[in-house]
Amino acid sequence: MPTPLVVSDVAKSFTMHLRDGIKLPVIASVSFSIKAGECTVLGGPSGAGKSSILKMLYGNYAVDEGQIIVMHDDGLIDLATASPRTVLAIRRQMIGYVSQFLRTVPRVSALDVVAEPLVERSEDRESARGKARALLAQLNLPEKLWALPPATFSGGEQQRVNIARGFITEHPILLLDEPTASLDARNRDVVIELIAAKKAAGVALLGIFHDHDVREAVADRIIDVTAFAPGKIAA
Ligand SMILES: Nc1ncnc2c1ncn2[C@@H]1O[C@H](COP(=O)(O)OP(=O)(O)OP(=O)(O)O)[C@@H](O)[C@H]1O
Repeated sequence: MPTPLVVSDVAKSFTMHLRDGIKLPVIASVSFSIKAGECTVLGGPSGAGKSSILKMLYGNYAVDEGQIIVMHDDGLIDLATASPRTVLAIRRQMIGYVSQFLRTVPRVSALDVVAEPLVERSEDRESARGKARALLAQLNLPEKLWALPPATFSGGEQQRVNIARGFITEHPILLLDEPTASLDARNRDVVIELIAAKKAAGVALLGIFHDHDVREAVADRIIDVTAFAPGKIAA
């Protein structure tokens, strides 16, 4: 599966319904593919549309035009027009997503927040917790926090729980939205190691990294999103 995801001529604008329906075009003619075993990075200044692209690829934002072709169940599916049920199946099997912030669930321990994606995929709970412990230890989350719900954790602690939760599965495609934004240098290095391990396992990664050193360490290719500014003729 060398190219599990191809984006073709995608455009996105936002309609501001509370502002007389003003239409805000964000990106147009977005075309690229990502490859197994590589980390592709979306680059460009703030507001260029990087997060919007990731959110369309995960099915969180609707797509105005174009196709997002994903390998799924030995066939090809256009995520841009797929039914919500198919989008959920693709998320379960094909596409993982690490957002910038953890959505905390009351009363669920950090360990179970991390183990949950595996348990949902029918993995035995104890085996899932074993993998969760290994990841939380690798990410230097103090063991005394593992049994606590992450709601009261610091920003960096919550981000590490979120990273562990995103990296615990074996999705062939992994989307990363600034996974290192709140981390110190030591834990940024751990994330660089985790990304290298995913690449070695043949995962196709697509990420946004504002930290220059992290970007340099992980990127096989940088796509400049300003090339997709609306009104710009794609090269
Ligand atoms: N849900 C939304 N509703 C309205 N406008 C939006 C929405 N999401 C994004 N935008 C607008 O789309 C443009 C691109 O935003 P996006 O978050 O994709 O940029 P970005 O390149 O990821 O920026 P940053 O690096 O600052 O995170 C911005 O002008 C933003 O205001």
